[in-house]
Amino acid sequence: MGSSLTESEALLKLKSSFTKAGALNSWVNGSLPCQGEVGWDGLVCSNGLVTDIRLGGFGLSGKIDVDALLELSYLRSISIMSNNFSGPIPEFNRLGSLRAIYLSRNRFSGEIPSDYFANMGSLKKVYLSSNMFTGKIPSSLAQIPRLSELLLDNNQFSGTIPSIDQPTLAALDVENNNLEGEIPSSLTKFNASTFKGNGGLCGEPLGNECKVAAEQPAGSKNTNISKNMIIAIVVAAAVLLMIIVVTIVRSRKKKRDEFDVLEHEKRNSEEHVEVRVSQSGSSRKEANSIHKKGSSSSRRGSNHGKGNMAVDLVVVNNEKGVFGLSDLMRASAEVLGNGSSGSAYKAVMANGVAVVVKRMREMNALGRDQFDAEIRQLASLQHWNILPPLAYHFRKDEKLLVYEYIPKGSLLYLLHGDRGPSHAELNWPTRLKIVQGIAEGMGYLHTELAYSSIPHGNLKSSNILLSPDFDPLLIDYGFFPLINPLDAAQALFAFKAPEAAIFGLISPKCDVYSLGIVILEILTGKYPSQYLNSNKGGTDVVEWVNSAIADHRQSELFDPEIASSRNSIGEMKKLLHIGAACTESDPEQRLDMMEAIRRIEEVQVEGGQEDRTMNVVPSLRDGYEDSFPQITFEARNSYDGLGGLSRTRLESHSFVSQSSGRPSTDDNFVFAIP
Ligand SMILES: Nc1ncnc2c1ncn2[C@@H]1O[C@H](COP(=O)(O)OP(=O)(O)OP(=O)(O)O)[C@@H](O)[C@H]1O
Repeated sequence: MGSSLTESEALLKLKSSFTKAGALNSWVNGSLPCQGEVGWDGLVCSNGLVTDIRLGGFGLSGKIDVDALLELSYLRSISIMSNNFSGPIPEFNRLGSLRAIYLSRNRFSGEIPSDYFANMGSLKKVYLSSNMFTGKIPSSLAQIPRLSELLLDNNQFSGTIPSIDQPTLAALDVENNNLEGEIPSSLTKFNASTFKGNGGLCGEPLGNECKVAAEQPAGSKNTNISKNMIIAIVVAAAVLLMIIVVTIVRSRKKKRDEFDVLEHEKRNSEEHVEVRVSQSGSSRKEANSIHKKGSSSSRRGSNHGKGNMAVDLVVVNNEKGVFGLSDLMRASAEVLGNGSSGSAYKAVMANGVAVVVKRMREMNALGRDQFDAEIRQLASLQHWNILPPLAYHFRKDEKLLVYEYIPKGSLLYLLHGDRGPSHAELNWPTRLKIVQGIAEGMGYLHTELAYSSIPHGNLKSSNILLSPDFDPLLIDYGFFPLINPLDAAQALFAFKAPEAAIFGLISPKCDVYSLGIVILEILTGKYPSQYLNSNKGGTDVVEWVNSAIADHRQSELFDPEIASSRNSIGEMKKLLHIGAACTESDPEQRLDMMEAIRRIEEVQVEGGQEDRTMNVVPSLRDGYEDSFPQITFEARNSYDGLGGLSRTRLESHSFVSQSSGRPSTDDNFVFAIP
């Protein structure tokens, strides 16, 4: 059928294929599906177009009109989890560009054709858990090049597990089916819980040996052995070849001049130094040193669009103007640091604009076009707590990302670095404001990048910059699809969540764990050992906080620099419990992002009331008997940030002693705040 429907017509057609669709009452003619706050429920949009359908738990049943879905050209994922759909698997395989299908917890049944996934080359996540699928696990799953999460548990799949050997596969669950035979060697990295509940399965993860060899007819064992030997020889040869190639490439690379600013470390950062970039594209063999002085504007505009991408910067956000590599090359540069995913340099261009250039080591997961699309998507995000990239440079073996330089630096630096004036300003209200800003930014990312299993992926205090007013700005978000899958665990902090570190299970809850670590870091003022790979140094903030909470020693945990703000202890404790709930080792028990955000938003309101209650008693001593209920009292205003006293006159508000009889100085008072 032709592509003739508008998005809203297509979605209404989809809705009409459902039999129970009461939860979709925002889907009506006359309104637009993607319109900020008032858009239709269950949709994620980008630039006014539907990218993801999220109808989990909407109580839906009936049919799913895939023809209607075909009209949504930008659709990347569909979730209909936890509904009442039944019958055979819908023909989502006609939507070849989907990245994720989430069908878990419905009543789908029957066999899935073995070639069902053959034309779904963009898929990354397949969730079919807790349905009633039967027959073999479709072998075409092995053809999805970048499959990363495959959940088939709690169905009735039978037969052997096909050899799914994509190195990208980070999460797998086939438990509670009727599978049999040997677990393919490519899947032995997963543990027993992945496979349990399948009587006939055997192999290393389950700790039971397969007896297949003994039952094989004579001769087949030899064939297997020789087959294995051939595979081993081929693999060894391939590894050897790779080592040789890598060695040659590395030694050549050393000789070539690259974005070589290392010398700057020895020099004065103010000095004007030459930054050289090797040229890619057609004349890549020769290093191209550009050090001719000239007007930076001479190249302006040349880097816009894809035309000059091979050798120049692609500006994806021109808020700071348009600039090219030549402008960076002539800039005075300074090394900022060398993180787990690359190194960062500050470059001040001739026009005075200061930027940070990040050289990303492990960002080779995508080809040029996909990389371009991903970065543009990240750059299109707009939120006051997000710092989007300005430009990128793409070469096969190196990527550069350019950001606006933020002078105040990172939260990491302010908390643990020098004790300059900005550090002194990190009082409690400022810290709470920072946490709330981080939460807002995370909420935004989890909505806008909801299709990603870890929308931020690298939240830690060095990736939180601070505006002059201490508003947090999140950076290095959304990198998960860009990073080489095998390096992701090393490069991204979200992989430190216990379930990711131990079982390779990644989900948005990994970001919640990272948020929890930042919260505990802000409250305790300690550098978390979780940031270190070596396990040496830092404080295991999760362990420390949990044991102090268990022993009712919470007050000892707070950074001495904020602990003196005694009338805010209630707020701090509240936030501490949120931090602890975000760092729960079991992801099922851990807060989810939206709940964490909601609770963070509430810290101040409830904590504030508590403060006022605590401070009202001393001033009641001055003759409350006469003036009650017209009482003047002093309350420490926890919002002014200075711990100062503010006089408030309580006139007509209700005032209740929590003990019976006359108010006394031992009482707690609860009263309404105007
Ligand atoms: N736009 C920026 N403005 C100011 N400082 C920045 C900016 N971007 C990064 N930085 C700082 O530069 C330093 C080095 O950053 P880099 O990203 O290389 O390391 P990292 O954040 O420690 O680790 P990772 O590579 O995992 O993100 C960090 O302290 C970071 O806070």
